[in-house]
Amino acid sequence: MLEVIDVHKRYGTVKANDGVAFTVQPGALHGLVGENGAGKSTIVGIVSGARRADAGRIRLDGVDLDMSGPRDGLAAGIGLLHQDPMVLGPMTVLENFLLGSHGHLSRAEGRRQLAATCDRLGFELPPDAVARTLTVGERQQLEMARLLAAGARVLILDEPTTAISADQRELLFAALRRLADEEGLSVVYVTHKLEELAELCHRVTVMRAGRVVGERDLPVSDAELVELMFGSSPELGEREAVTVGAPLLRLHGVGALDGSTTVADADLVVHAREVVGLAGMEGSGQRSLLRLAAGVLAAEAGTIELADAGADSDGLVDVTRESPRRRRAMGLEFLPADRLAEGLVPGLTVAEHADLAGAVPVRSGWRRFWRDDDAAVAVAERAIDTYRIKATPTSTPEQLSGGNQQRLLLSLVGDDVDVLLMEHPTRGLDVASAEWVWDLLTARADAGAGIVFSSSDLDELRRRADRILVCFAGRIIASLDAADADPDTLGHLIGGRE
Ligand SMILES: Nc1ncnc2c1ncn2[C@@H]1O[C@H](COP(=O)(O)OP(=O)(O)OP(=O)(O)O)[C@@H](O)[C@H]1O
Repeated sequence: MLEVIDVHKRYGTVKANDGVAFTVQPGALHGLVGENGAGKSTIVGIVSGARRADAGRIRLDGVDLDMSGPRDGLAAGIGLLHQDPMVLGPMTVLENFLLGSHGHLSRAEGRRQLAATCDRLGFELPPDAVARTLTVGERQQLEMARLLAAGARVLILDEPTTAISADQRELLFAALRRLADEEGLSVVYVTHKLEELAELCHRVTVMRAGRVVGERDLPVSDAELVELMFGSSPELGEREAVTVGAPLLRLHGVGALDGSTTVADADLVVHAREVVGLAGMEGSGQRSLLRLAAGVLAAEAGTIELADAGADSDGLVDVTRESPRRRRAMGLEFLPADRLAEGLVPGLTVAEHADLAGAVPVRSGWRRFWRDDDAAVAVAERAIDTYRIKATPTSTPEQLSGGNQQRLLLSLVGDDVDVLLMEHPTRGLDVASAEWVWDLLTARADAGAGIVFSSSDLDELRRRADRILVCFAGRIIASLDAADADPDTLGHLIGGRE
């Protein structure tokens, strides 16, 4: 049994954990939910030994644990599976697996153990494959195998299904059920997806503002959970039919090579007031299409056009060879999924981000050569207020929770943006924040912007887009009116079946 007892953790003035306490029984599939910034990652970090609590205790089977790093956590039997699996790309599956044993296993013994662990989990991992060639889902399986072989009796998963396919999710859930039911392993499952909670877990702990605000045996209605999480229920919006305006962005016959994805013959038009959703499995081309449109990836064939005041009859000009910066100046903005690696700059403050994004007015005369820190702080304060970011002007992005990083990114998008390209706009966001983001995006579309977004959430695609384009193997294989796109048809198309 895992006991979390009165855990406190402060970051400056923020009480990330403020007396957190809950118990996880052996063999339990235990959910942990709560709004963005509620303190979930902090508490699972502390439970696994990756972060140190200011006060409180973690007990496993009646014994107090004294941990000063994740290795101590795993030695005590607690394994944390990271959202981005920690796998070394150039090494093989087997070598990665052996790393966890700290030299205690021979290669032959490691090979046997890897096979046995995969068997136990229902995974198929080729031991001699180079880890770099694995999908995110397979890397996750490898890390899970390593944690279990190292003796984890409690397995903690922090939003594990964000970047894996539907089939891999089924495999993961089957493995977790088997571990819990047959081996009495305890699973702590952190998620924002209430349908996953209902599907997998027996019991749930709900956190808000650093505290546990409720515990329930499942099933529980979504309405009750949402009420617990937020103290009120956000209204869920639906996209209404719109009359679109002039074309703002057009891709015609575009082709490119993007890592292992070959994009071919891509045709895509986005009009004013239109929201276009891109569906598809990871690596099917959605990511490349957005990068091609933004100019971050160069097109090897075809043309890309953007609306421009000085253009001829159809209002579009060829930007195929234009830089991302030039396209941005023409009113196009791209927000990538990996907020910390590509969207924001770790180490720079919120105020410096505002400055970098060009949101701070430039002074006149010789003073323009100096940064105007006061003005940047004032702009940052306004953004924090408008976008309800849990941060101060001096916070850096790595100190913010996932949801607040996305708010910060959105706050940097100028008012004059005509075409907004977004990758997984609500990935990692809680229900209320996701709703809030879509209110904002819909308002932009209503005001005349065109939006293209990719998502792995079929519900999000159906509810938010006007039109859904399905990508498969680098091609756009279908274009559907979102109102007519039922989940089964969409699921089939995404899998490459007609
Ligand atoms: N390293 C850090 N430095 C400063 N503040 C931090 C740090 N890590 C977390 N925080 C703050 O602690 C609070 C709790 O964050 P935590 O990441 O635990 O929330 P969460 O529930 O996991 O959120 P999300 O669902 O958005 O991932 C947030 O206000 C966050 O800004």
